[in-house]
Amino acid sequence: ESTEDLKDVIGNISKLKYELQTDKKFKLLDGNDSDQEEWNSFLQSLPDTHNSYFSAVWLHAECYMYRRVRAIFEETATLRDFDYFRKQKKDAFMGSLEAFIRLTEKFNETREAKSRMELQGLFRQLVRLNLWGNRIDLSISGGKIVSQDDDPFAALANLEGYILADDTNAMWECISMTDGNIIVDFVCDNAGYELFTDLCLGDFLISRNLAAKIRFHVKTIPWFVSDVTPEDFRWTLDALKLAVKGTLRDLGSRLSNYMETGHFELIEDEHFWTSPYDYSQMESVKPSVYQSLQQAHLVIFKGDLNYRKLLGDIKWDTTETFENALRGFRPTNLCSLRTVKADLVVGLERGRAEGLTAKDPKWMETGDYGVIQFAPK
Ligand SMILES: O=P(O)(O)OC[C@H]1O[C@](O)(CO)[C@@H](O)[C@@H]1O
Repeated sequence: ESTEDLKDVIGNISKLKYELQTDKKFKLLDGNDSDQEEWNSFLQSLPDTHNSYFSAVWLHAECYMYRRVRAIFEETATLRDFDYFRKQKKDAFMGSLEAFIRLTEKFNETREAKSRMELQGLFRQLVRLNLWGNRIDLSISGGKIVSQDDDPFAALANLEGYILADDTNAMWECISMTDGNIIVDFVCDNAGYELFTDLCLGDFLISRNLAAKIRFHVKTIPWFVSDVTPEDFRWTLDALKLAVKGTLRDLGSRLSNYMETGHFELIEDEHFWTSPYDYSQMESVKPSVYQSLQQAHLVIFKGDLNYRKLLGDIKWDTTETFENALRGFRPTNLCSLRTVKADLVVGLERGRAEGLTAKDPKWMETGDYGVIQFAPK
């Protein structure tokens, strides 16, 4: 039966490709997914001048494409729950095993660190590892397997000059000035190495009593190739628990234990993260998500797509402040850890963007540069 379904899927993907390439008007979605009505009312609200792949806002066009692919699978009898990116995500995870081991061993060595200064130093390193983890992304590589296959620590010093805005200290103040009875949220991006760095940062915050709970918000459907789905999240914890290397197994058990004790929580059924809306629209379109984020003391938005949604995918002056570019979206303290893969960025010093463009006109598409930006409540 699946063979027949696959034939249909391939045919329908060809049709979709044709529709997009020939700039046909966006179609309403069929199917039974619970976000379908929300999507259709969004599509109906688009003006005719911005209602096709090449005329729409890029954020809308790209989200629409991934949502249509999902609809094609959803229509089938046997492949509706199949994750068509799963194999690439697993391969990317496997390709990063050495880096996982180095990272875990290095942090095991620092378990004795207790002073505020020592903790701040570790936090700073973890935030940087987490930022650069966002480079490992299967949508920017067009699905080609990319993994972290070298020593992530060795690379850190050389990457310092590639951080264009750095609010790590403000993030640290925000977390460390509390009594530790706080919730920290990750709005996750990629599975594989990036998710591993999210889990390590979460482990650090819990094990050092800097936070009481970490919540991970993930996508409900396969998204931008490597984005984390609930199955990826669970699979990652299980794979770590079953790893050959003892240090990884210990980490895996600790993380799974956090799930059981409620120190970690997976938020797995929220369709808003795969909607086309930007975050300034969240409070009116999906107040329940906004209210949920308000419970957190800090929300960490991971990656490029989240950054585009924070900024409304608008081509801001690069010297605009991060706070202004959020256009009122401030459910709580928030920050963004993002490598630059799309041509929008704010918070740069005057002349910085021009200098980078003179060196490499495509610097905003490569993921080579990163920003760590924070906005207080
Ligand atoms: O995984 P990330 O960091 O959200 O990156 C996704 C980015 O990849 C692209 O799909 C291709 O570069 C961008 O359009 C998108 O913003």
